[in-house]
Amino acid sequence: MPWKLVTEFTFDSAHVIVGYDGPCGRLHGHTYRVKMELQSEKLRPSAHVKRGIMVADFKTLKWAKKDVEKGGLDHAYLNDLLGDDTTAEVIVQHLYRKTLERIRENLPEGDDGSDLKLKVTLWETPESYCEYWE
Ligand SMILES: Nc1nc2c(c(=O)[nH]1)N=C([C@H](O)[C@H](O)COP(=O)(O)OP(=O)(O)OP(=O)(O)O)CN2
Ligand SMILES: [Zn+2]
Repeated sequence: MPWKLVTEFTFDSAHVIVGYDGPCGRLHGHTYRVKMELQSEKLRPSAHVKRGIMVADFKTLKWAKKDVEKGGLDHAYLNDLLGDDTTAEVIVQHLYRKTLERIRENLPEGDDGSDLKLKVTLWETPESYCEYWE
């Protein structure tokens, strides 16, 4: 894999882990930190440039930092989007799936993106994080 695109960002959101017997079972918030790592065998065009010079546009990987009213996860109540089980494990899987969807939507015709490998890391607190890849 000759290229690895990496970007990090944060978003602030509230959640409850429904049924959790402890403080996380009460409404509270986190500044979540996200690291996106996308490996690729080749360079591609993006929505903003027609020449094949990018693994993917950084903008495609950073959608979740947008305000929830603009399609991101910032200032969201995560339970409204994901249901009762808003653990780091569930949120990071959601980030992975939605990001891959966006990457695929931006692929040129005839490109199945089979060389792309995405890994997402989500910090719920500065000390605790969860990684997800397939
Ligand atoms: N495997 C998981 N365990 C816990 C999760 C989770 O998503 N996956 N989430 C929580 C809570 O949401 C909590 O807000 C975060 O927990 P924790 O790391 O314990 O945070 P604290 O900073 O409050 O930790 P202390 O060291 O106890 O102060 C819990 N577990
Ligand atoms: Zn929490």
